[in-house]
Amino acid sequence: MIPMRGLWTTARVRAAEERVMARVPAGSLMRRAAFGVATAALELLGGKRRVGLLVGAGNNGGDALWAGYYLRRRGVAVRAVLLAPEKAHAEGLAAFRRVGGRVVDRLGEVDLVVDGIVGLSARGPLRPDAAEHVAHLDAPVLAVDLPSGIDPDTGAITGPAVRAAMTVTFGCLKPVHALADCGEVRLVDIGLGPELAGPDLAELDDAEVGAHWPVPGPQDDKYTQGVTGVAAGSATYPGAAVLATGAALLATSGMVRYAGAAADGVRARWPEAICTGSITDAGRVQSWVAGPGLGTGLSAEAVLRTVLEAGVPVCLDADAITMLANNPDLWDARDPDTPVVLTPHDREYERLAGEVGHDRVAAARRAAEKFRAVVLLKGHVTVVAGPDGRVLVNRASGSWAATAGSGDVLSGLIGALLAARLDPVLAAGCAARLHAVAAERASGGAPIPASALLAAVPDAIRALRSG
Ligand SMILES: NC(=O)C1=CN([C@@H]2O[C@H](COP(=O)(O)OP(=O)(O)OC[C@H]3O[C@@H](n4cnc5c(N)ncnc54)[C@H](O)[C@@H]3O)[C@@H](O)[C@H]2O)[C@@H](O)CC1
Ligand SMILES: Nc1ncnc2c1ncn2[C@@H]1O[C@H](COP(=O)(O)OP(=O)(O)O)[C@@H](O)[C@H]1O
Ligand SMILES: [K+]
Repeated sequence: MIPMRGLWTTARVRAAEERVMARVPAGSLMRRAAFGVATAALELLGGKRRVGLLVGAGNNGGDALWAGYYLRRRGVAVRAVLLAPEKAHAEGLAAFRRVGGRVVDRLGEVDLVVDGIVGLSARGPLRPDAAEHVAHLDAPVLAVDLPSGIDPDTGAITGPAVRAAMTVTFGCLKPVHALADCGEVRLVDIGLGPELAGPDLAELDDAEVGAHWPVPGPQDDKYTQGVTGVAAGSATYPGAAVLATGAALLATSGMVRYAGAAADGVRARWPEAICTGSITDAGRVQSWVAGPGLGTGLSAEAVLRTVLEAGVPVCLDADAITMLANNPDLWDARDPDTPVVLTPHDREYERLAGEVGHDRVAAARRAAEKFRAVVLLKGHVTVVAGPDGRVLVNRASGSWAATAGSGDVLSGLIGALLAARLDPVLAAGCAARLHAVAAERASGGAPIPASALLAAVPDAIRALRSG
């Protein structure tokens, strides 16, 4: 079993909330939620005393008004803008007014804004009236449940949206909390736990990745840990071979075989790799990585067929994906039981399976089902979908990995984890997390080439294993 941080879609959350609400006094969930918001607000205020509420038409606004009520009782000056006065949560508004909360047309100068514009019912970006109030905010924003304007289930931002310093959410995390920037995310328990079955998606945290990372035991030798095969690079693109092979070498101990036209370059940089010019005499491996810099000609197609026929787990990237998109018959070479991990970026995905669209999780799921493969859709948020419906997501803390060649490193990492016999969904998820951590550690705030990201792999493994 993979322990991880689960995320539940809005439909599942609502169903669970209904079951809890049926057995607790009316309004008690909202007050618990609001109390959590007020507690976080006091912390963010750090002694300052002016809070502004943006209150929408539904229960998210109700949470904000009740939070305003609790803040007033702690002596905080609270004013509220009602975006839809006639629909504002009646009890919340009455309670807020009772303790001296003021309703105003504009927030004016405040120390903290509580965003109660819209929560789980959000559809699309902020509407113009709400966007107008959000556009000129100077104070930090505490979002109730989620930053308004971001889609709760997809994390898509398609227009004006709130940018939150912190988000306080209730009962469980929702996809938006992993797929989009919500600031620091805090979870308030409202008793949903027993009503929630397994999550729709999950995030691996650093300690989990560290715990899954393969470590040699006393009985291991270079073969027992799994041999990674790399079929990448060409006379034109030898660098891709050097990066992918290096990543496989640094990811696990054991052994890496390289087969292809960049053998001399790989040998020169990585003397420990076993290099050969042709895949036909590469020797036995427990996984293949194929595609980076490989080219898309007839000899590259032959390489792709060979790895698909090999009967070991395969990670296919870059040119391998393009070849499969151009010539789907190449899939016939695959033994139906062979696990395949595809690692497209958005343009490669389009070639393979059409538009990615705003729902990246759905896109990864579609392709995973279509190809019966694990699909790792790259980007700032990386989505890993398995053919069995499991989904892992990883949001990078920065974007320094957006540099040429960093994908080659990722494919080498995945190949090594596959050779070590990690479950392919987990292999892709752990590799994506480690890759993002390596990028941040290598960068330290400055641009880095992919070779620096690669060099930071051991440091990142150490950090995750000690986390
Ligand atoms: N159901 C429950 O048990 C609980 C719900 N809680 C709160 O209730 C929220 C859900 O409340 P509701 O279902 O009433 O709906 P919301 O408060 O999320 O949405 C209210 C209204 O906002 C408007 N809206 C939708 N999209 C918009 C956009 N893009 N820009 C501006 N306005 C938009 C719509 O008119 C919508 O009906 C949760 O997010 C949470 O904050 C909490 O009180 C905890 C308990
Ligand atoms: N904006 C971003 N923020 C964080 N990581 C990113 C971003 N854009 C791309 N990445 C990561 O960088 C890598 C780029 O891979 P890819 O596009 O295949 O590059 P290349 O083909 O040049 O190696 C992927 O791991 C991807 O997830
Ligand atoms: K909100």
